[in-house]
Amino acid sequence: PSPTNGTAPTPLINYLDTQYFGEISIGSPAQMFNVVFDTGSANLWVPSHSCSPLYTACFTHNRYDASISLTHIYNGTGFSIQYASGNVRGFLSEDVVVVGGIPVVQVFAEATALPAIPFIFAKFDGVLGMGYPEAAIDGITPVFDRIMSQHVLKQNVFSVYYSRDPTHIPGGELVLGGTDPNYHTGSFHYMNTKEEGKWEVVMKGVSVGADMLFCVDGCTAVIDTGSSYITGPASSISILMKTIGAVELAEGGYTVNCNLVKLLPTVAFHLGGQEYSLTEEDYILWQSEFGEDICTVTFKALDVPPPTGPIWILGANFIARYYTEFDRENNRIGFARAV
Ligand SMILES: CCN(C(=O)c1cnc(C)nc1NCc1ccco1)[C@H]1CCCNC1
Repeated sequence: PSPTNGTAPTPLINYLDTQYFGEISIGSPAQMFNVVFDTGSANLWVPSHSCSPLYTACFTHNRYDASISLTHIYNGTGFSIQYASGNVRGFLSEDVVVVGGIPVVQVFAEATALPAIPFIFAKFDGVLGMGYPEAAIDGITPVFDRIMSQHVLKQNVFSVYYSRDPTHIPGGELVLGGTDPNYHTGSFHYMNTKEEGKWEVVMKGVSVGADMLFCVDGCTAVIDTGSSYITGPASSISILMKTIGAVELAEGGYTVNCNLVKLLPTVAFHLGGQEYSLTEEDYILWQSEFGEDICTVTFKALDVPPPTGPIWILGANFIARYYTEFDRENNRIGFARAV
């Protein structure tokens, strides 16, 4: 459906409150893919038909087949994007990509090497970067920039709603060109991005209960719609976990005794002129497995080396509580209470 009032919504699927993704099409006839709309990166990649099925992560996901698309344009330039656990490698192609009903001719990457970790756990096929052009690998114009240059959007903004309850339908919503009043209450509070080209802001502190314990001299917060959790410097996270009585599991995750969850303190992030607080309901993932309850803390330690770091990354569990508007017109980010 072409955008009626200059906004284009895309419903998202919520997988266990940790993965949120929506459908796009590439090529003619349309080949459908589930992608994460990721403000932490700026390229579009999907698995390639020429990805060897020896890559389990390719075998188990939808793959783009250039040979059957009438609108495919050959490119062939090499591509590699780095993730914490490995690189996605492939080559560039160009084709018609449809996002929220809006078609764009887009250069994207066909992934021919997809690391099993983490992508065998992905319920999505690929990633659609919603970051700035400055962050795009190979200098490729990102999808949202291509859409903005068509002047079909009422405003050059996009907004993200992530539901907190996996059974809620839809599990989330991306709106291109505006916000969706059905999913936020109260007014938006805005803060300017820290520097041109990144969806990150200056954070003025992180408090646990009444005490500001971390980032007391200011630090950087990346608002990353493609990350499941909140990450902070390992030193801060370990103090936070001790403070809330969490114990570290083997693979680096933390859990708390489910009986004590209701006693856990509020954690607040001081951004712009506001304190954005998360209660235990927002930062504890309560899972019942084989009859026993496991309460995972959705904060993870991640040390990002200078000059980029040290940083905090505010991911899905933050966005699920605070509806987020990403404003390219004014290079600012707005938060409102999510419904
Ligand atoms: C998409 C790659 N990302 C993940 O953190 C990630 C990895 N692997 C799996 C299986 N899922 C991921 N994210 C799920 C998700 C969807 C929406 C919210 O979180 C990050 C990498 C850094 C840039 N930002 C994105």
